[in-house]
Amino acid sequence: MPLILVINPGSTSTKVAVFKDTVPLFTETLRHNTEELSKYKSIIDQFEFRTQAILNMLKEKGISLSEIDAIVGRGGLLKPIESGTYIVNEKMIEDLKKAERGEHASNLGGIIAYTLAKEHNIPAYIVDPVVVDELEDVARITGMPEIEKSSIFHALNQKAIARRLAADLHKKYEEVNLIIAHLGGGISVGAHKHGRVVDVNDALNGEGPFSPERAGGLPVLDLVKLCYSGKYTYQEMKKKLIGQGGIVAHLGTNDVREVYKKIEEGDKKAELVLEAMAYQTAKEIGAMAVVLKGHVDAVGITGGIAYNEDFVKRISERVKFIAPVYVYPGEDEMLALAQGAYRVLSGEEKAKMYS
Ligand SMILES: Nc1ncnc2c1ncn2[C@@H]1O[C@H](COP(=O)(O)OP(=O)(O)OP(=O)(O)O)[C@@H](O)[C@H]1O
Ligand SMILES: CCCC(=O)O
Repeated sequence: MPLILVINPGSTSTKVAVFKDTVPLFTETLRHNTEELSKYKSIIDQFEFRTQAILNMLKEKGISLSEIDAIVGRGGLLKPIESGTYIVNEKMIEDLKKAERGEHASNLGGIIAYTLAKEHNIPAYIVDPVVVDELEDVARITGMPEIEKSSIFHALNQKAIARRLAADLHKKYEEVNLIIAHLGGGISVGAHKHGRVVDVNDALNGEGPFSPERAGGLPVLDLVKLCYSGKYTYQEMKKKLIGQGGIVAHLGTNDVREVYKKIEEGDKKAELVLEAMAYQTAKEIGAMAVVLKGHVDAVGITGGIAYNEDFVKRISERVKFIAPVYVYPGEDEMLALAQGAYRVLSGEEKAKMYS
């Protein structure tokens, strides 16, 4: 029964778990406050700090790395790749360090897993990174030939929830058509056609609904004008789109629970902005129903915001005509990572090679 160490770096935390097969022994969330993280210029620079935090926690738990059989990390902004479990190799590390497709906390998942695994001569894996790309060709074309649409989304959680929803329908994932909406700091809505995400909004680079921290799709010429207004640098504009856009730009908080407090206190602007986020998310679900030509077995809603019944209701009342709506609050990422590694360790699946 292999012991699997799971590492999932997020923007403000690193989640760490140890699984025996696919049974969790423990999961810990190591929170990193803004002050700690602001010391580092880039995400890659946080490597030592986050690795040490993981090692300290394992020591406290009385777990030695020599007992671990494999390490699996959440994968980052690599080249577009198909879904699955990948062995972490030198080429992947090189690409994660270069961060040519962007900086993302999950870039550290593969790097930390690889470094610790190498010291102990055990394998390191990543599973369903944010760049999983199963788009149909027609979905890639934009109206500007220089710009091709990318598939960047919550692939790990969307795939895990889609499999769970298919099981709840007593079907295999490959037999059903599902629309999955992940509502987190970013929002992604994917059309899962017989086990492949054939279309999804690029949740990082500004497509689809706005979210607690991201601006989402915008009227493009107005955006171009703002870029050339002389008021903002490239880095400042980027922040307005990713990190400081969406709910936080309108209301000064990225926490949807805080938004609900404002609404309870009678804040009408907060109510309108929240309703707009639900409206845009529902509209994206509608678009994915069209991608699937109306053949939709179910809509799944997941992510942190899905804990809020009122928000889910605001979406469901607009989309329930499409298909039954199932709700899976939070995320299944740690289990999905452990399961991905276990499928390879048990011989059920062969690890894919990144090149
Ligand atoms: N019980 C709750 N009710 C309403 N909103 C909640 C609740 N719990 C968390 N949230 C909201 O969920 C959002 C964060 O979701 P989640 O934890 O899935 O995001 P993340 O992991 O930081 O980012 P991402 O999912 O985009 O990778 C925040 O806006 C937070 O306020
Ligand atoms: C879009 C990929 C996951 C995230 O950062 O929200």
